[in-house]
Amino acid sequence: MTQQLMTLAELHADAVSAWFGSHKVLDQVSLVMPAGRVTALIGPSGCGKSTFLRILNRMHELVPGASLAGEVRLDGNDIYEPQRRVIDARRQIGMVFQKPNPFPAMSVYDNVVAGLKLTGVRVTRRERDDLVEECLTKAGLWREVRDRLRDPGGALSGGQQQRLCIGRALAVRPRVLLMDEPCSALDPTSTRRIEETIAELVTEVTIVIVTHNMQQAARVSDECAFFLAEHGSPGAIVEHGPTGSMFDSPQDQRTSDYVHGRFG
Ligand SMILES: Nc1ncnc2c1ncn2[C@@H]1O[C@H](COP(=O)(O)OP(=O)(O)OP(=O)(O)O)[C@@H](O)[C@H]1O
Repeated sequence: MTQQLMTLAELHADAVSAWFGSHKVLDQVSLVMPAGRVTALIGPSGCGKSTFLRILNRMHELVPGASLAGEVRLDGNDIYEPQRRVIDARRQIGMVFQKPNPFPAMSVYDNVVAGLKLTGVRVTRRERDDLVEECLTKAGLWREVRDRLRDPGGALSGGQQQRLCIGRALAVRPRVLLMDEPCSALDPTSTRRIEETIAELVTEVTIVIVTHNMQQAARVSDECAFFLAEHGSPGAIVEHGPTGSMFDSPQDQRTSDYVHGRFG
């Protein structure tokens, strides 16, 4: 696979609403997630952050009874257009989950290239070797595992497994990486390592991260969107903007209360 020089991509959600059965959980959420930036989604439990994230790469529709309205555009192209294949959206917009989920019995090497087959990308052996090194380097894991490439993915530490999952996500060359609380199962050192990796990756992939950790949002993100579902109403964005302003001079009292730990 030749190195593709991709421009950075902007992701744009427009009036996104979501339901599980008849239960509406998101109402008219619009958000621009700028190219080459880290956007953090923050807010109390149950306000719809993960649902919104899963709508951004067409995973919400995997849940039986789930539905949605609105548009999601990647560089202007609606990922929900009927003629677009679901797999294309998921290849271009990758996801890293809360709990590291490498294939535990599969080798570190095979974990990285696992997504290629699924997305129909064919590569030579030599290209595969180069790709594994490149993606593990970008994920900040290469130096730790270059002599353990044949070990099972499940033999790595939790933090290493999460970086392996980042490497696996990068191997199909996504334009956006979605991260759903990627550090919540990790110790502080591994968390710091992932945060460094995020800072390095954002020069080539747009990142959207859900986090409950306000210090983390402040450290890693350029922009923040504060979600809230008040009094049983569906989740909506109260306020969004540059992270510095959201923390230092929020416009809405509820944002101020949340980012300063007064509720949630
Ligand atoms: N598979 C599902 N089936 C039915 N309802 C669901 C499902 N997943 C989420 N919900 C509901 O949708 C709402 C939003 O949930 P979601 O997980 O998106 O919130 P969240 O802000 O990410 O929460 P948390 O921070 O706790 O992960 C909640 O009321 C939740 O109970």
